[in-house]
Amino acid sequence: MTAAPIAVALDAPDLDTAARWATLVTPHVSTVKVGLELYLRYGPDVVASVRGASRVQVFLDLKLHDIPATVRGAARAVARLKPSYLTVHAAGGPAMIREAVEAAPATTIAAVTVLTSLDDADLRAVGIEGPAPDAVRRLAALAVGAGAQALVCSPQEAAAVRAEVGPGITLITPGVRPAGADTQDQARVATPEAALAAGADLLVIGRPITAAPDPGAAAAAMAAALRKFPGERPPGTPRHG
Ligand SMILES: O=c1ccn([C@@H]2O[C@H](COP(=O)(O)O)[C@@H](O)[C@H]2O)c(=O)[nH]1
Repeated sequence: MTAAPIAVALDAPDLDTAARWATLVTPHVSTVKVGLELYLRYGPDVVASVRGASRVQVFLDLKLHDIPATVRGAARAVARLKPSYLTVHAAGGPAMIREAVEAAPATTIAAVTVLTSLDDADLRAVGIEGPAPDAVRRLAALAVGAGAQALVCSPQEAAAVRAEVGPGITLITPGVRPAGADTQDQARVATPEAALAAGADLLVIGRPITAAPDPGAAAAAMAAALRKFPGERPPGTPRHG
């Protein structure tokens, strides 16, 4: 049975919990995602801990955003951990994105367009010209032009982004919630099925799985639901390299 194109966000307060979640979900999903909380607390060792002995892909969601030389150094530093994906903020600009791509040639550089926690009012407040779908498409085109091989956007924008950047780019969508689930701090959300239908390649899902009484069973159920979905593609393997 193939693993579902889901990246489980291991946003755990400690390494033991993250490693336990990873062990429970990896039979069912293609990818586990390490974010700032774990990486800042435990550093590079966290990657080996969540990878364990499995073949699961590791997604390093560090959302790098700094001057180009600094991002080059940071991307080079984490490239040796061989993550399948590394995130940078598209708003860091084309020169910064190019440096990340060059510094981590074996890793898919995923550019975050507009955080899925932001709505149109938030964009106005921080001075980004919206509405969100327009800002996302603009940043997506900029990032792909600079060499990003993947984009992070909400499932609500996935179809428009696909139309903008074409078929060769991996679309990664957080902001995924099963129907009726609490959206928590996410503003632009859709169901897993809607995300796939919109053309997403890899669905980032955290709390709906990790806060479940049995994260392994929750991941298995979501994977099974996606398998029934006629639009499902092969597991979210990077489209490049
Ligand atoms: O725009 C973005 C970019 C990254 N994320 C990350 O995805 C997960 C989502 O977790 P949930 O518990 O499913 O809300 C989290 O690690 C974020 O840092 C995002 O949500 N939006």
